[in-house]
Amino acid sequence: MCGIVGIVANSPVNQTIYDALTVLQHRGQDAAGIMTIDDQQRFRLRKANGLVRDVFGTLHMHRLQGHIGLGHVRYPTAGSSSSAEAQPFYANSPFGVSLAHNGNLTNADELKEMLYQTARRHINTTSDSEVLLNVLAHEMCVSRQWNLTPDDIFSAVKATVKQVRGGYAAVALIIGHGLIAFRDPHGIRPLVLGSRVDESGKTDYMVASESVALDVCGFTLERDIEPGEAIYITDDGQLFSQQCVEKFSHNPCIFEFVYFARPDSFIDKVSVYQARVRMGRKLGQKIRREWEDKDIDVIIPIPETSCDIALEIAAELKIPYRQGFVKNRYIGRTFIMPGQKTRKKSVRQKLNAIGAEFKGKNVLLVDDSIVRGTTSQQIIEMARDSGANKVYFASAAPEIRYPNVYGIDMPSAEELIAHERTVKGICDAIEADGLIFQDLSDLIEAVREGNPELKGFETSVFDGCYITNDIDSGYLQMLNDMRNDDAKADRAAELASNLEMHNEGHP
Ligand SMILES: O=P(O)(O)OC[C@H]1O[C@H](OP(=O)(O)OP(=O)(O)O)[C@H](O)[C@@H]1O
Ligand SMILES: NC(=O)CC[C@H](N)C(=O)O
Ligand SMILES: [Mg+2]
Repeated sequence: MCGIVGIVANSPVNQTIYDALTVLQHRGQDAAGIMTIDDQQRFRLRKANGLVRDVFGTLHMHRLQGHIGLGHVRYPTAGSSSSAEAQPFYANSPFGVSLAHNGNLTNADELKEMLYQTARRHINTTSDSEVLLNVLAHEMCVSRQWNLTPDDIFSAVKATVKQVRGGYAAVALIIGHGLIAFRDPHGIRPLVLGSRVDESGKTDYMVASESVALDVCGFTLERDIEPGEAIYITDDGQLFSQQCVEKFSHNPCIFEFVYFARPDSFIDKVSVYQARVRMGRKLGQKIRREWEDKDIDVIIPIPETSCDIALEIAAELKIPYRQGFVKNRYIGRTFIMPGQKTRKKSVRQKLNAIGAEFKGKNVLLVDDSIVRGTTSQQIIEMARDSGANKVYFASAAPEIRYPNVYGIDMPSAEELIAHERTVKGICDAIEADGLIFQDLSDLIEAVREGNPELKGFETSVFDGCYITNDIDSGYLQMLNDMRNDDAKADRAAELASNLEMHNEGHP
């Protein structure tokens, strides 16, 4: 789940993009990049593997000149984690185009072949985002006009959306023109538009994956980009928008609300924080209905994402809430780290128990979700080592049994702890004394209550129904073979060594 940002302003954008990426860091910890267009109409780029604070030094920031730019934080869902696949990507025609993408294309291989056969375009990496950039660039090249009008831009997006399948929110820059942003026809991945008026009364625009980026950078949230909609902001600040598909529906990824997004963001008018509070309330009610016999002394969240949920469960059940685990604030999110070995080690480095909260007690541990079971297994063991009497476990999301194909790196069903297991089987696997999951209908209601206009959600990891209706067992098998943990580890060394096209320069 990457984070993207794009700005058209009346003053330099480097620092604002940096600040926006810093608050989107929770969406991608592997790589970061910024591209700007300077006053001489040249691209300026810095991208590399690492966290935002490590990738951009003072020298890079000085070089990233210009009043228009975009940025990206990466969590790979396609290709490799090589720095050559860090974003934004660049294509030189028409005029010079750069693109950053959140999501995952499910027909990237076919598109790559099509680009080669019909457009003579070369894709140098295994990234689906480089494919998306080239499809868009190719479609812009078919315009007969020298300069691209807003209509030319929208026609290119329309043609792109027709060919591209999967989940995507993207932002692109075109030299001499401006910034484009667009969202897939199901609105799976989030994208918001904001504005701010500078001291001279001129309007700056920002698009970003989450509204928190707007807040922190002094922009006001205008609205969500609609599913299938594109906006085009010229480099002198005129904004155009157009719906680019005839058939669209609104099915935001429900996992954004469960885990990915920051609680202080709004996605499709729903407060992520309030959605999590409602998840806690509904799960608390289920626990009261189904677990009358369990004598719970204390409710303990597994920091950080589940804290708001656990607090509400405690309020619902009138049982004390205690922060029984201390989180090391210098360790990032473990679920989005590459490789099971790293993830496992990081849980222990990140969380440590406060013995007094466990000794002799029946504890209910609460997490937002159980994916591979990496966190829950270790945390239950830590609770027992700290002297807990009984260790119960509650998950605010239902059982995750199916792979994700739209931008969350869950490619392999076999790696999911709930795959082909009953609740009892999962409970045994994580060695809990009791395990309870939120019902999918309750999760959906918890989010929908924030915006009753939302009729559906992308819920495939829970029910195996893929909203784009084009995912078959062959594709899932290919995804599994390409991207399971062992396959990724095998390919990592090879890809890292031969794809370094861009020059990172001095650190
Ligand atoms: O079953 P698993 O495979 O372990 O995945 C689920 C866990 O991973 C996430 O936490 P993470 O540490 O990524 O981030 P957080 O600090 O925001 O909770 C999520 O909140 C769960 O705790
Ligand atoms: N998590 C994402 O949005 C990933 C974007 C893109 N598929 C990549 O791997 O770089
Ligand atoms: Mg967590």
